[in-house]
Amino acid sequence: MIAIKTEQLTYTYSQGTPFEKTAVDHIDLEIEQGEFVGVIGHTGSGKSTLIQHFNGLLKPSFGRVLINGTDLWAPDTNIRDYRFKVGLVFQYPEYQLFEETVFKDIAFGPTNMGMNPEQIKESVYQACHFVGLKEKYLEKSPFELSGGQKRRVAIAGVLAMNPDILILDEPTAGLDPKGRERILGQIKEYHRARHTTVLLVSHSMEDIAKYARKVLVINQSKVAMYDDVAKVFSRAQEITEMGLSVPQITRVFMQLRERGFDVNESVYTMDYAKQEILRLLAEKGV
Ligand SMILES: Nc1ncnc2c1ncn2[C@@H]1O[C@H](COP(=O)(O)OP(=O)(O)OP(=O)(O)O)[C@@H](O)[C@H]1O
Repeated sequence: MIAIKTEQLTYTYSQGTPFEKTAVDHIDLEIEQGEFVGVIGHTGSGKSTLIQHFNGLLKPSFGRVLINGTDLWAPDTNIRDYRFKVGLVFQYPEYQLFEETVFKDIAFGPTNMGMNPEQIKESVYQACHFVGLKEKYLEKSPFELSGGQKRRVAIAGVLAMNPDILILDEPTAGLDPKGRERILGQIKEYHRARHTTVLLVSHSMEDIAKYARKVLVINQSKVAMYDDVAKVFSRAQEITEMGLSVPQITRVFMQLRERGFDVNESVYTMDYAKQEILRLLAEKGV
């Protein structure tokens, strides 16, 4: 099933003024249900503008957005439903925490959805479990927590709505390496357990390589590539020309190939690299 489909999707800011800017330009895209997609692109390429169409925060200037086959802006579509079905985690989402307890903050979405108190409680506890937040924090003020914990509360608030599609815009920005790995690991676990479609916008090619199965490359308001991680990173030259990079380990393996070593050119994670090196050593009888 196709979870997200766009047809000629176009969005122009400040249309008809001297500041007019087309940030999404006639994009046709199909993302399968249950896919884990890394979204990459140069600053200002249009990633945030694109993803804000998927839960109806932005209305296309032209073209259509279909979620699970439903045109979001058709006259009989209730757009509000899609604000819950498609969970959007913004950059620095902890700035949007405002309730007096962590519990109330996470419960905000489920309450608005009209869940009953029992369902709300269950959703909040489940969401806490997924983001690795201990229950003892639920009665604290979100403002007493560390930066990493606040981020988890904010993400839990979106997971508690049990979205079909989860979209995260740089969810680990500003966190230390351990905090980054924890949050991304938990998102991966959520994806595995729920088969939710996940879109992860990131400037870290290492993170994309480690967690995503497909990569969507946005360049100058258009889709430049949408393919499996290995295929995208094997087009290193094109990626570099767009002002992006490939994972460091991919660059190392490309250099090995240039120097005549018979290694796979699309190695993109450390685990894969280890396997390739062991294979090469075995071939050489080392
Ligand atoms: N509210 C706005 N009004 C006018 N122009 C905007 C607005 N928001 C974004 N833009 C412009 O639209 C283009 C795409 O911006 P967008 O934020 O979608 O890019 P991005 O790829 O998400 O960038 P980043 O990686 O920096 O978050 C940029 O040229 C940006 O300046």
